[in-house]
Amino acid sequence: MTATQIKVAIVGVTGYAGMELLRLLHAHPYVQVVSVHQTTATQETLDQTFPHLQSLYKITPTPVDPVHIMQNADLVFFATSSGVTKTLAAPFIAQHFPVIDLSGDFRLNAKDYAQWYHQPAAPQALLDQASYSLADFYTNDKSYIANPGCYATATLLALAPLAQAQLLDADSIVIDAKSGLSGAGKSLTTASHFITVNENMMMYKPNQHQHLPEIMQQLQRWQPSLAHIQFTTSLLPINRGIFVSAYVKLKQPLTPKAIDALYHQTYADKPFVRLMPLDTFPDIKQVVGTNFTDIGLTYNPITHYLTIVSVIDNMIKGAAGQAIQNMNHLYHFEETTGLNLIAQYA
Ligand SMILES: NC(=O)C1=CN([C@@H]2O[C@H](COP(=O)(O)OP(=O)(O)OC[C@H]3O[C@@H](n4cnc5c(N)ncnc54)[C@H](OP(=O)(O)O)[C@@H]3O)[C@@H](O)[C@H]2O)C=CC1
Ligand SMILES: CC(=O)N[C@@H](CCC(=O)OP(=O)(O)O)C(=O)O
Repeated sequence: MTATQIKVAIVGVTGYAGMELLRLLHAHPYVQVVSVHQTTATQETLDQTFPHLQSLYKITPTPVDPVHIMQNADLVFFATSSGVTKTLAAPFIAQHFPVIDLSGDFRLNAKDYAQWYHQPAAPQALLDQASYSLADFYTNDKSYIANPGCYATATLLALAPLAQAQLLDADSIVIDAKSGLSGAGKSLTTASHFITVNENMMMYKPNQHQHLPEIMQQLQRWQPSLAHIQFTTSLLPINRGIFVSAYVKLKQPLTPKAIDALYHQTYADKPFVRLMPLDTFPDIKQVVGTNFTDIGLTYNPITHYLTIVSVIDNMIKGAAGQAIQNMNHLYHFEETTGLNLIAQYA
């Protein structure tokens, strides 16, 4: 059966994640990008502003007009900064128009959002219409999809097999996550200057990161007895990639082979999760440019800690790629459509 072609709009196309969506959707056989949007009006076509798009996208970005988008497209992606969709989503939600939102605005309940994003949340009536969708465990039944955050994706996929089997020891979950600079978006800050980031590494937002409640929310859906995790984030001097080291104890003793088997069982039918042989670990470069999450683990029989490493490309699996994976599910396309990517080796 040939899948129908769908028409999509991208809001936030001039940002890092929006531009990555445009790049990946260009190769998607069932998608046509019909409009792109940025904050302000411009006379320039996309390929005039962005030379790498020369001859590919002679389309002019416009400010968001929900009526126009809904008349011309079948689906809209929002790759906008946090705080934008909570004010722009209402007309789309009122019409049950499909939205995939890459921002954090619809991932959390109102109380957690206000606490962790330091701004008021979207109205409850709108939040009720959104579904958080970790694409590898897609169960969404709503037209508004809240695409997961980058750190949350890598962390949740590292812990999913154990949490789903109720095996995590609640008091011993330590997550040390590191990201490349593209995760911070295109706006320049003192912390993102080349001189500050290059040949350097720094921890930021320890115990304060907005993905902490997002991770807890999903972990508790799998293993309700969990109450807290220790979560830190650091900046790496690379463009793309997330490296998560998770250190956990289990509620009951399992042999390394049994743990490995559990991971294989959980991810047997998940095309975007790849497992390393036991006691070996993935590196960031093997997933950069792809929608894969690569996971490795090892067990320490002295401390009884299990170390799990997971790596993703923050721009693809952590944002645009996962959004397309969610779109593929929503439209019943093959999950991997448009996402058959191999990392650059050298
Ligand atoms: N970068 C990453 O690795 C990841 C990002 N995300 C999330 O995805 C979203 C986008 O991230 P990123 O691309 O890094 O951010 P950027 O800061 O690079 O881009 C933000 C984009 O949003 C646009 N925008 C802001 N306000 C409006 C508005 N009112 N109307 C239309 N467009 C608007 C900006 O347009 P303009 O050109 O006019 O400024 C810009 O294109 C964020 O919510 C981020 O948290 C999630 C996972 C990973
Ligand atoms: C390196 C870096 O700065 N990363 C960003 C990730 C932001 C993000 O993805 O924001 P959402 O909350 O919308 O998911 C950060 O740590 O805040």
